[in-house]
Amino acid sequence: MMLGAERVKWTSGGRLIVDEVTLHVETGQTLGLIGPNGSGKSSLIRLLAGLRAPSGGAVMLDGKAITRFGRRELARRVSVVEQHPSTEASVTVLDVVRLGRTPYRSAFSAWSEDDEQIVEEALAHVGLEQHRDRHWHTLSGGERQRVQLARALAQSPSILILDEPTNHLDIQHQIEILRLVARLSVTTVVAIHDLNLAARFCDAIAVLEEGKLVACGSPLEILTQELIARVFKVEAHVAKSEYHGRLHIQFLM
Ligand SMILES: Nc1ncnc2c1ncn2[C@@H]1O[C@H](COP(=O)(O)OP(=O)(O)OP(=O)(O)O)[C@@H](O)[C@H]1O
Repeated sequence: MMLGAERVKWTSGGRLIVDEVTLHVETGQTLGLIGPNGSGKSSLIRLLAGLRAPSGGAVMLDGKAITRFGRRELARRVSVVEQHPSTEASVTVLDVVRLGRTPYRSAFSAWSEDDEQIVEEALAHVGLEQHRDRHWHTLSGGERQRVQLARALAQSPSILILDEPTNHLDIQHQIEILRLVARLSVTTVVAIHDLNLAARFCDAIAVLEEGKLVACGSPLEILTQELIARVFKVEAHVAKSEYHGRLHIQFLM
């Protein structure tokens, strides 16, 4: 399934926050969205997920504007994990992950074995099988993030949109979660701050600066010392890692 943005704009309070962004995500690829604080990553993520309508331009899903999909129809195709999901304190891990199956069920349909299996697989993917009966309010920040990812996976999407999915995770879980996302055949857009994780796990990188897309391409093309200095204002040394063959960035400040 093809996801694209065509000259997408979003304004709020008279301010242009996303400024005519055009990009296309190849089917099955993982696109990393990087940029300094306030550059518009979360705003663009919400537009790409269809959570918000653009002020200009269009987000296209397989050639159709995303705003023309019904909610249920869209939820069967696109799942999203936002930075600060609102979740009721009293629900359990299993309740949250089961919510992922909502777009496939009607008021009269019983919970099926397929639903159960998909939920179990999603829990296993994020390593939370043992925590299924825990209540949301007892979970750590990292556990909540993994539950939300499991809920998004249980939605069986063609497109997965993630806003900083690793910011509460320890290094083991950061790597495991991004490796999982990169290996899925699902088309993924992930807003991410850690440039080394972006270099290692993304097929393509899009760079935002003050709401504008300033670069887009393979990590090798995009993550240059010059771009890091210009956009992030940090001097860096960039080289291919002899351990995993992807770029490794050392910051020199
Ligand atoms: N609803 C809103 N109304 C007005 N301004 C907003 C709104 N949402 C975001 N902004 C502003 O738009 C800019 C981009 O915000 P956004 O959260 O998209 O950036 P970001 O790149 O995700 O930032 P960060 O890396 O800090 O998470 C910021 O200056 C922010 O204050």
